Amino acid sequence: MAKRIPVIAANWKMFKTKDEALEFIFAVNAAVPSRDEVESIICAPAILLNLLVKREGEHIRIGAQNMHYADEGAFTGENSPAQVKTAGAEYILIGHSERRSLFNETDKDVNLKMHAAFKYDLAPILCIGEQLDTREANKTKEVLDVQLDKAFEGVSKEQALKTIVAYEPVWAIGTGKTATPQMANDTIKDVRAKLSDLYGAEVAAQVRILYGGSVKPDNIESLLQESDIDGALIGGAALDHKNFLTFTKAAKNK
Ligand SMILES: O=C(CO)COP(=O)(O)O
Repeated sequence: MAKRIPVIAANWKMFKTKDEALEFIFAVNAAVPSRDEVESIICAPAILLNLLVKREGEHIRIGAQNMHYADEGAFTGENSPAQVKTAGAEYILIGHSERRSLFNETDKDVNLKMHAAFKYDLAPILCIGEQLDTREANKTKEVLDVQLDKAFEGVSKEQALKTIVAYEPVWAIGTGKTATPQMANDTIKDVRAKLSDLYGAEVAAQVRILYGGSVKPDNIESLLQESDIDGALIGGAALDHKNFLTFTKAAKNK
């Protein structure tokens, strides 16, 4: 079985002006590991995509953070899949917990966006995660299984293989609370088991599954040492280009 190439994805959320984005990309372009060693991705606000795509170095990849699932239409303020694609993005974050909780995105929306991503040849980074009360009630697997069932409804094996899953416990996002590496790995193993139920063991063994939630330079190595954690989706700490490079180097050594 081919090795799973590690992924480091920065989620810039609603941070960085044009000048700050340029400073970042010029700082990391030549310094990240090669694409066949690590997939180094910047998920940027839509308005910065084109700027970054024009300047991305050979080993950097650009993703968007959200899109509408419709081909086009009267949806003021939204971006279509074709707009994201033709801006040059290769990846799309789908179902981030901030989209789910602050913008009322449902599992159905997530599924429609998955299909829109495949239609426009964008690789989905599908975000799933549980709330604190779910974890405390020992219902994490149950909740994640439902999120996965719904997100992957109607998705083929070939499409599933193009998907990156990001497990982000909601209680660990931006809080400074990280799941312990072992806790994250155990949950990610459950996610892989669910993918195996849906698509078979061979597909499940190839899908990259990331951890996200208060990843920092001082915990990235211990997280990546775990068997099933294939990389990280990082918010706050990845706004700093030096940290981003630290994360990509840690992934190269996985
Ligand atoms: O939401 C996240 C990445 O998508 C995680 O954010 P933090 O790394 O800031 O906790």
